[in-house]
Amino acid sequence: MFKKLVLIGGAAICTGTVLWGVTKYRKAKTTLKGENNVLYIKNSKPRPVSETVEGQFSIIGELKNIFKKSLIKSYPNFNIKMVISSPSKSGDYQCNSAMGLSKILKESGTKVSPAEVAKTLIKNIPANSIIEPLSTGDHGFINITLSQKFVVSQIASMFLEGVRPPKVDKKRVVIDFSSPNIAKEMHVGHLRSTIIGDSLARLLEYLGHDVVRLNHVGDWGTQFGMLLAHLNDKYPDYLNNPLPIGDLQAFYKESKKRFDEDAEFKKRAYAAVVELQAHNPDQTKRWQLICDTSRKEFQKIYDRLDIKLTERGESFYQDSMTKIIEDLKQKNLLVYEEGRYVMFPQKENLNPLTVVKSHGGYTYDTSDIAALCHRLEVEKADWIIYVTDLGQSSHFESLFDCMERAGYIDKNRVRIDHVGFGVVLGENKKRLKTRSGDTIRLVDLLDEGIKKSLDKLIKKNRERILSPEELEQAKTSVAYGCIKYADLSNNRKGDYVFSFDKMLADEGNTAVYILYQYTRAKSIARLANVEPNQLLNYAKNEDIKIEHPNEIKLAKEILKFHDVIQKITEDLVLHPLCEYLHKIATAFSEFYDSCYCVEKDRKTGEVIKVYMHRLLLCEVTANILAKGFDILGIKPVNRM
Ligand SMILES: NC(=[NH2+])NCCC[C@H](N)C(=O)O
Repeated sequence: MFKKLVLIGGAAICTGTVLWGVTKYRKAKTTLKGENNVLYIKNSKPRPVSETVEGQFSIIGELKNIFKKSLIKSYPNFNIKMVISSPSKSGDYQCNSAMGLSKILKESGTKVSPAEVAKTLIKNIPANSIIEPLSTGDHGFINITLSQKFVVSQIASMFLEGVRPPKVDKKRVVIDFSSPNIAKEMHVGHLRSTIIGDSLARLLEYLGHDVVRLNHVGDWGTQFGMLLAHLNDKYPDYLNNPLPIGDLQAFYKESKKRFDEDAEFKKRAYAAVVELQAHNPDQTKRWQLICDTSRKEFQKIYDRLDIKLTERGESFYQDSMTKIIEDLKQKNLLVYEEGRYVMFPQKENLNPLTVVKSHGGYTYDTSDIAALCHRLEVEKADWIIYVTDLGQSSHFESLFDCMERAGYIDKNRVRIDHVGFGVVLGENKKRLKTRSGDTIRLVDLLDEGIKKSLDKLIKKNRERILSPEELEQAKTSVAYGCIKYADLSNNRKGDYVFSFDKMLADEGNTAVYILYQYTRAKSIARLANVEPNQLLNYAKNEDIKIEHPNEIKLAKEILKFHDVIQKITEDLVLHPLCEYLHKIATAFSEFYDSCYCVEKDRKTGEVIKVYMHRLLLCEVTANILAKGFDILGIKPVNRM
């Protein structure tokens, strides 16, 4: 007799409405909660050590090593780079080096076809537990399939030890990001810098680097003259009334208007800057007040997006500038031109830096020279990263070139990157602005995100299923998650179109889709009522078999994690990580819809079978997605 079964693939046991359009599986009213699972633990035999491969690592890197060994044995005189790619149509990876090698051999007088070369390489592959026996494809391409045992051992390791970062040489990294300007509104360009910079910092922290996150705020310069003069006129009593400026943006505009139209005011503005630079106590206090007002506004954004930053603005470096300029003068590197001191880079096509202005003031360039010196000498950085819009690329090229010319940067010891990004466009493909043409205030943008996210949840009737706290958490997770993800999933070098509708879509490469798959993966072990210990014992001791095509596909996708991490660290881009997470979520969804994790009797609710290896895959999927979210600065929720 056949028992009537309820097949449970996780959300299949959710009692509520299906959230984000995933409706293919069957729903059941019963859950496994409170039932005792007795089926799982077979008599345990530890997996033989010889079958496991130690640690977690970049698969492509390891395959390169394996093929390199074969190359040395096959053609000891030809030391070329081995090229491994993924994905390929046949097999999981492919070695593409035979063709190039055949060419090189031909040039040196030995005629061997790519297919012959491939055969020789295959013959000399060292014994290993990572790949299945190899076959050649067209043109000497070698198709590589990972061995079952290896896949299983990696999945087990990711479950037992967590998702380990690849091993790297630890570096001290200074990352300069966000960096808005005092008294001006923090705009969408700064939002991009904040989101990308924070995510890169998280990535480097995950890898174990010693990361210093610096906010190089624009808190100095001639624009302060007009602000100080205006503050003095408008709020003579500013000391007794510590926060007179309500709207700093408007205050800035008023000052600017007076500065442009009133010659007498302009004079006083210049005088105020000179006084500030000479550390006049009154001007310093006014300056402090203006900075504090801005700082509070910035902090609201950072708190909402969970961004940690150390403020070290342009003003911090003012006192060290004179010494640096002296040094540059002594080294004969400054040219006096039209009343200014400039420094020319070595490369001809680059603009010179303005180091001292005609009335003796310092510039953005001067602050950056001093900041770079500080980061090298005092912070002892071996890697410095600047995250700004691509419009500043030539500024940074000149800066890095000049600093090398002055002998301040040793390129063999220090890595320096300008991480540039494109413009944020509105749905009309023009720069994102408000309807009236003003720059969008970030607080308003975040508020709108929150509202749209809540609308979406309510449209899906989630307020009926989630507790008020859960709804609140889901709302913020979705809103900020989707804003960050939309930015990070686009290649940063391009412009990107900001569209709440697109970022809140249920399907496709969106935070919403991936967050939802995460909740499904998380819920399954919880709802199947399997104790963490049982799964732990299983992963440690049992002979795990991953056999269903959708299990294999998911597992192999998971194994690409370290390759992705390596690539994004080299290129300092985040969209490949987003693409990877999207692929995992999709592979998981396919697996989840076709592979039931738990079978139970519909009538009695009795558990008939639990597929432990599938629970394990769910757990590792959740771990991988969580790790990815963590790097992207997105906070997942358990229910949404
Ligand atoms: N060290 C730097 N220059 N960092 C970037 C500063 C960005 C500048 N405050 C701006 O808003 O454009």
